[in-house]
Amino acid sequence: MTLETLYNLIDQKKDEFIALLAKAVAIPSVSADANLRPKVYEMADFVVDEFTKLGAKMEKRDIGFHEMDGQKVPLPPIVLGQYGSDPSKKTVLIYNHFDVQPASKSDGWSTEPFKLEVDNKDRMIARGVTDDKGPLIGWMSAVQAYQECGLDFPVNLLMCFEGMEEYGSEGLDDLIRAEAQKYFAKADCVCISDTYWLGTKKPVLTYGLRGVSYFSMTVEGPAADLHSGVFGGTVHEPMTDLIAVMSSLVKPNGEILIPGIMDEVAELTSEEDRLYDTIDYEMSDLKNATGADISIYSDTKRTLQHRWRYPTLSLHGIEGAFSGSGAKTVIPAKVNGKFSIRTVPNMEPETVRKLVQDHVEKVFSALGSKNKLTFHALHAGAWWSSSPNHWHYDVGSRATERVFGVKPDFVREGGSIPVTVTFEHALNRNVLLLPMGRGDDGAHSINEKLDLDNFMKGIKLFCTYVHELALEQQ
Ligand SMILES: NCC(=O)N[C@@H](Cc1c[nH]cn1)C(=O)O
Ligand SMILES: [Zn+2]
Ligand SMILES: [Zn+2]
Repeated sequence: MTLETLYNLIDQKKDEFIALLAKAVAIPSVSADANLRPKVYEMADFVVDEFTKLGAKMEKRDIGFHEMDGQKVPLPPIVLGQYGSDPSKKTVLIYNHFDVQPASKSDGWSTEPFKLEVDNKDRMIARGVTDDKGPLIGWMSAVQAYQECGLDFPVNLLMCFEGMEEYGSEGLDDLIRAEAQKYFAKADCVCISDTYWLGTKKPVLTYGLRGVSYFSMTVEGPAADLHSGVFGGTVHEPMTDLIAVMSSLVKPNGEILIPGIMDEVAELTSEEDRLYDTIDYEMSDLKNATGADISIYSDTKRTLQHRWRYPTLSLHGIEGAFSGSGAKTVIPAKVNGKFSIRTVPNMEPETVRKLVQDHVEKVFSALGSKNKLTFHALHAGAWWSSSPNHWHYDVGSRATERVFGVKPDFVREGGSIPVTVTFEHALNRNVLLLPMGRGDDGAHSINEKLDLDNFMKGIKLFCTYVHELALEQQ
């Protein structure tokens, strides 16, 4: 009865909840863009204001500075919150991030990226709508739904929201460790909603993530950009050097070429290998999510293994290269190539950094170029591997089944949420990853979307999760 009342109220409030999400996505809180850093602060204020209106006690914590593009820049505050403090109730710590990846209409978006549009397939389109503002607004809406139904919220909420997740969660680890026995001391468990279903039909619970180690290398030589007709063939070109080094990192079939990297990877046991046989996933899911038939492997088993349990290396971009239209005959003077490695058990960030740096410097040195290469390790977040055999996952599973009418699959994910492992270790509490969006939402891509159905059911899922949590006899 309680849940039916909540579900009905949520359905009636649909337009209001969408409007709140539209307000959140209209703030372009891009953590990686120094010019947009004030918008990350604005978003922190938005989160504080909205939860305060709901009666939560919110505060902003200053976490100091970091270096960005060679400059010392203040980090956006961490937002902490508390909603309810009844000692007879369980306490769950929820985490979300309020920053987003960069987006610009000229990247190929069909609509303005920071204006929420609902298309004719009932999909909400905007940057951050699924990653991670939809789930964040989902929690606000769940609290509001309980209030408007006149129902007591069944658990205490502790909140930890950050604005630097898409830039490596700088500064958050220290705060979590410092507050583990203070602000977060009462947490019985941690719930993070920042992952996605594997496909588009079946809900999942996520119990593993890859880590990410992000690198860049600058190659520079001439004092300024040069005319290729005048100087081509007579000088060492930074771009040619950089491409040679970048090409030495990975093969087109995804094989990482850095010596020693694969030695760090935990061996696949036959028990783990069997787990992949029962996952509900089709090669067409990959084709639909990428919008093209470009799979490296022809079967789902190897595809999922390379997404979840093997490392991958991706080349992301080259700063300083000519990228405009037309045919400019330039030799760029200074270029900065960016790439990252998704890491898996048992890779250690420091070992990875050393192997990568040694390889890059060795390959560059073998070129015999008179240009200069500088290697940068930008940030590193750890992988996380847990087990779904825990009462907290039973709670998540029961809640999911009540809302979707089907038991969720238990899956891992190829992306990274660097603080997951920090929460688990510092608080010594179970962490459940409870997704809202689908596998084809296009997080980080153009036309990022969140299906209206997932948003509405996601709000119901959060309401049901706290209801089930309160009933759990642990
Ligand atoms: N939804 C989680 C997510 O997108 N995480 C990012 C984390 C990251 C680290 N460095 C840059 N981004 C991811 O890319 O997995
Ligand atoms: Zn995210
Ligand atoms: Zn993201």
